[in-house]
Amino acid sequence: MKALLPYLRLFKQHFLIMGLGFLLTLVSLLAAMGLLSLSGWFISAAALAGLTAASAAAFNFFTPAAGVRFFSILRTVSRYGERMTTHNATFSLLADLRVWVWKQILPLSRQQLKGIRQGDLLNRLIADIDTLDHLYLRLITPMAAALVMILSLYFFVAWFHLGIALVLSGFLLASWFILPWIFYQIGIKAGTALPQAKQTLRVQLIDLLQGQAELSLFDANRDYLQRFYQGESRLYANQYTLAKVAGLSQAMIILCHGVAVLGVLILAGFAMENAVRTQPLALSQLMNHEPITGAVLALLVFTAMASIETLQPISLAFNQLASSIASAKRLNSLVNQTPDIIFTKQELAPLSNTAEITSPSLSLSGVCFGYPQGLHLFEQLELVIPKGQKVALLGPTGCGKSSLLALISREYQANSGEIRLNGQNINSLSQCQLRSAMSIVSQRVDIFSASLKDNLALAINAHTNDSKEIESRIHQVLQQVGLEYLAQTEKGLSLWLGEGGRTLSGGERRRIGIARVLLHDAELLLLDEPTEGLDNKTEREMLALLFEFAKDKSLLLISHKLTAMEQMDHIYLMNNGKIAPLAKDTLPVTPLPMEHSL
Ligand SMILES: Nc1ncnc2c1ncn2[C@@H]1O[C@H](COP(=O)(O)OP(=O)(O)OP(=O)(O)O)[C@@H](O)[C@H]1O
Repeated sequence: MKALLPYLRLFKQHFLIMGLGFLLTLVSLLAAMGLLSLSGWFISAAALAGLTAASAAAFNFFTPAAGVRFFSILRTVSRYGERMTTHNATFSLLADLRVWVWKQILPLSRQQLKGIRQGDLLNRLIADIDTLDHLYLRLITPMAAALVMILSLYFFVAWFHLGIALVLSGFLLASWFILPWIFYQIGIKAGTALPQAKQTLRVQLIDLLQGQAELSLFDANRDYLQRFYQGESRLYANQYTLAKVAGLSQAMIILCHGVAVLGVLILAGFAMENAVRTQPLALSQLMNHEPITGAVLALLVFTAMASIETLQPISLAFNQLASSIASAKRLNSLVNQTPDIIFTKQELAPLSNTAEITSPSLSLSGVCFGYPQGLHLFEQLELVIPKGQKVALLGPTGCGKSSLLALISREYQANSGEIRLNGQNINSLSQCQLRSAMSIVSQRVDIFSASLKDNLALAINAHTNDSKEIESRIHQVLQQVGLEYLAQTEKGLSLWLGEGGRTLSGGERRRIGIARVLLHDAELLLLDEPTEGLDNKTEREMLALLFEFAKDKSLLLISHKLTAMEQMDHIYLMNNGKIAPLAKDTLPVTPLPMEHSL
């Protein structure tokens, strides 16, 4: 239950609407019970009054008839209001919960989210949070409303007959306490397993869809489908068990309630007999308060029958509690993490002009780093990129070149040492300051399931909201990277790039990455194999474009090829966790590939 506390705390913000929903639930229960009880009494009293002409003439038909009409209208209106209010409160709660969970996840580093598959994350944000809607709508409100109604019922029935009031409300109260606990215990196993089964199935489905091409090529579809069907069966089995528990719960509630009604009928019968005989029976002597008449007997029995309205919702209250707790635990394991990379919120004042000018663009000193449970990658790493200079970092595959970029952009945190940007420690920069100081082409260019314009506009850091200006800048850059034909379809910049940029070739994706760098006005360019996978001609054009763009900027080019080394001011070699300078003339000269080398 403790796992639910962080979510229950969020309920405070919606206290008013939740309270209103609760009140309307009470009113609608009251109206339903009032309607049945009064109708029962009215029919019986009218029948008894009709026995003689004098009593029929004296009987007031109008007031109870008006009461019946009042309760039936009240029931309809309050039920409508209750549904509107409680569901509105639930949707507001869900929206808050989702935003809150999202806010807790956002500052987590890649390392902290590493073990979580995309499908799993999606599942936690959707299915697990949805499961928590149950808390207010099906657990707290019906249980609290039922308790208030049972107590009110006691006072109402006790007004006529204390013994019947004690038996009826005692029985209902015992059902309120004991039955939900029993239902919870019966459903706990399937309820706990359900969120996990949903998550497994979702992850399997996403894997199956995303890897469809590969699975078909290697004829591995059958195995994956088999696993998917097994996951599906597990999910159905849990849902089936919970449905059986729900059915059983309803049956037990009806049975217990039936026993309560029978008890009321018997007690009321004794009380009537007592009234007729004047010699009270032992049982009624014990319980009796006032002898009751025929119409009141009908009233009490119908009230007891109507009390099922209070019990019915609690049959399902605890049915899904185990799923809610399991979902809350899964969410907690994510949101309870403390972000391991924390950006300062305060914008650091720029250094004085001279300090700013003399400081190198980027400097690393004594940097040590290793991935958790991985190899120790860097030992006392030193690197300086003076202002406006072009530096190449070469090294064999897997030596840690991309990891170095991840440290500079604070995707990961160095274990020790210092990284400075324009003389300022990157740990003291706000996220905004750090991001606007550098432009990165990473090895894997992520394309969003969005339009061409959206995929490029995200890189623009110039403060303009002028859509025309943004579009004209994008057209210009598309022209520069040779992708203008993408914007020449009838969709123009609204061209949809599809999930992961599936409509684009590998080379086009890379050029989108380069276009983003051109749109992002930053002094330091960090390029991680920016032309990998491009043909020689395009590689030559793209590098020329990037060098032209970086004319007055600092640039770090990461590569395992010797292309364009003659344009570099400094060349370094990374190997075995160290960086060492390389003299240009010791390298085999490989000029920028020429067109004819295609
Ligand atoms: N998130 C991670 N967690 C654990 N180990 C990682 C992670 N990312 C990379 N590694 C490991 O760190 C080492 C360096 O990887 P990195 O990608 O930095 O190399 P690289 O020099 O850029 O290689 P390449 O030239 O092939 O891109 C590799 O052994 C890799 O397996």
